[in-house]
Amino acid sequence: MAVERKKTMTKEIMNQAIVDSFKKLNPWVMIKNPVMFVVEIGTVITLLLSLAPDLFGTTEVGRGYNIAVFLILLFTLLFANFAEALAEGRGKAQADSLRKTKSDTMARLVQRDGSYKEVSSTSLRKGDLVRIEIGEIIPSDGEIIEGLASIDESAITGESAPVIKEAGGDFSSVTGGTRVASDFIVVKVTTDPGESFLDRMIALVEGAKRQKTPNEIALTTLLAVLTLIFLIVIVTMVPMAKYLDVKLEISTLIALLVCLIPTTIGGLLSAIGIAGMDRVTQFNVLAMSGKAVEAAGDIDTMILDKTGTITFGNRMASEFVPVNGLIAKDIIFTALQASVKDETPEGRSIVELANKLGETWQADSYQGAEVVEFTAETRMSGLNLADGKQVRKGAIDAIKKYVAAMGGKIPSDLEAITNRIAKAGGTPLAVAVNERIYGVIYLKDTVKPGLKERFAELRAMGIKTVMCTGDNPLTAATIALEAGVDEFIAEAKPEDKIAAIKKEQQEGKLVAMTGDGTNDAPALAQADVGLAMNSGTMAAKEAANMIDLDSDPTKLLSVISIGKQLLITRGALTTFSIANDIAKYFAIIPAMFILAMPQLQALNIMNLASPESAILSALIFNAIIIPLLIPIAMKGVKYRAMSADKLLSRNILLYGLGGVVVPFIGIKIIDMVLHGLNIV
Ligand SMILES: Nc1ncnc2c1ncn2[C@@H]1O[C@H](COP(=O)(O)OP(=O)(O)OP(=O)(O)O)[C@@H](O)[C@H]1O
Ligand SMILES: [K+]
Ligand SMILES: [Mg+2]
Repeated sequence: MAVERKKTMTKEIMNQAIVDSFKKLNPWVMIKNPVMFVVEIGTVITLLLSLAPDLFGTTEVGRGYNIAVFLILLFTLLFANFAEALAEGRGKAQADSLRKTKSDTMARLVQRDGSYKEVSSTSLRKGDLVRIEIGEIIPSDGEIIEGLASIDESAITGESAPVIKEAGGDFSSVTGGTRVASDFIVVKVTTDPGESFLDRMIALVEGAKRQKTPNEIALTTLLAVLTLIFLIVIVTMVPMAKYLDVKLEISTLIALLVCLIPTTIGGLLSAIGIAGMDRVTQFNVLAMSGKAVEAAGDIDTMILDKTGTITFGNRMASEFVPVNGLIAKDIIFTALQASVKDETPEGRSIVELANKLGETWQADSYQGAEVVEFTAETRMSGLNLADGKQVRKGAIDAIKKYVAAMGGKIPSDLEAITNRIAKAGGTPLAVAVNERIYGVIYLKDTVKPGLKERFAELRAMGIKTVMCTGDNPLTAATIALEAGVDEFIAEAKPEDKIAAIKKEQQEGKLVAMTGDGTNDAPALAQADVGLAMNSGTMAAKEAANMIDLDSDPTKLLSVISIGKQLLITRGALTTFSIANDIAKYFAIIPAMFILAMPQLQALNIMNLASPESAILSALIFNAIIIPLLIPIAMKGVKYRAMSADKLLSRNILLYGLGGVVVPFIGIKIIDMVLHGLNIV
């Protein structure tokens, strides 16, 4: 991961946040947060009262008191704005450094006649072909259509080891802003200017398009309703006080209102959400929305693609096995015929191995042949030769059906051969010419390390893992065991992956899907949380609502924790914020009415120095609790893997009880300080 990304709060971010706290005082910005908007109106009124104390009728309080209330309210606003600005800070800094990557580069446009023309990268459009040589920056997102190169993606992923990208298959997509570290490639541009992966990434980390999540909207509404209720209560106090012949000062009423409305959570709410998204980014995961992150917190089932997700996906031919009565040469030659025109990494590795074993095939011998490209639907590929021969290779069950349809027989030892390969976790591909099966190709792949432990953690959280693969059941079973997933679905076509997700969703479960291939794209879109591997195709990355830049499917585990933590943090701070009111009643109500009703002295359990000191102390506590809680809002409350019930009761105890007790102590201390300094 990039060093830059790990950097926590720098001085620049702090300074910028202070400046932004003032900018965010703009009422048009503030109105999106109803609780703090009410505080802002109160701030303006107390400012006017500071300038002209008699503005709303005669008053008994001095100008100094009004100024004090005004200043504390102003700081309440600034503290809340600071929390939000600070949460935004790291993302903004990261966006700035990404923007530098985006600087305009020259591109070598391939023209119709095959010649090159130097153009600016900003003029590239979908469908343009560009050639990129060693050392050059890739000018736009695209698919490699020619060549194989190692690509330095550190500008985007922070990972310094270059990755191999090649035409065909699931590793053909390249991202604008990354660099070709070896060889050359020809790329077909897939995005228009302004819509590139880097553009989207900048908007994401910057939070430019941040939308409130449904959960956040619900909480904001609740807080607005609470604010309205307190507003009504305070307004009805005015005639009541008149009846009791108590003089209530406007600034005191405003102070009471601000103390009682949920300013703590109101001030920290957006910071909690932004910081949560930022934490996801620190894990090198790009989440398109906060909604997706929160959904991750509630996931029940996780569906994973095998090749390229659970395994590294560089399936390589390692052996050719002839069936009954045939010699090695037959199977090697037919496998080669079936693969010469197959541009997938699997196809190329077959050609390579056949060449290494001394088998070649002249280009002109497939004159007039028709290429049958691999699709996830047919799970076969091959050639229809000019002489009528149909050469195919593919998944065992697909080839079996294919030859059976032509009236062919299944060799008696096919099963034993495929079982041996599958039991070793390899992918067997059968090779056939017309109705005759010649043998099996052994494709080898490697399971990514460390998966078992992390899937065990998911299991402990009650999350079921299901591997969904186009491969045969035996290979699937072996890899499933090795990776430690709970269940697997084999011989799955793209629509089977969607069906598996829909089935879970119909049972009321929230489903996450991880995948890398174009054939995974519909399933990634269907899932509640779709996590695409950055190594995968553009189609997968576009369909998903999260992208893991490190291409690690178990990264979902971190996102799940962050999602849960987000929801818990909001709940905890809301509880704390509302519980705070109890102490404030005890501080302010006696202070307001004590002259008219000396019996209220019984409520003055905090024994505060004077009515004015009581009100100002409560208001000061109300303001400084916001910056004091910023660390919790930013880091999130500690999340431990325990049952939801246990977690809830623990948090209610901690933040509910704490919310009642802490302000009693805090207000008393502030009162003592104010009194000790002779301020009131
Ligand atoms: N180039 C190819 N030519 C012929 N058959 C192939 C080729 N590549 C893969 N296959 C066969 O098709 C099956 C499904 O292909 P693919 O790997 O794309 O599916 P998938 O659903 O993404 O599954 P996976 O979990 O393995 O990624 C493979 O298991 C293999 O048997
Ligand atoms: K409050
Ligand atoms: Mg796949």
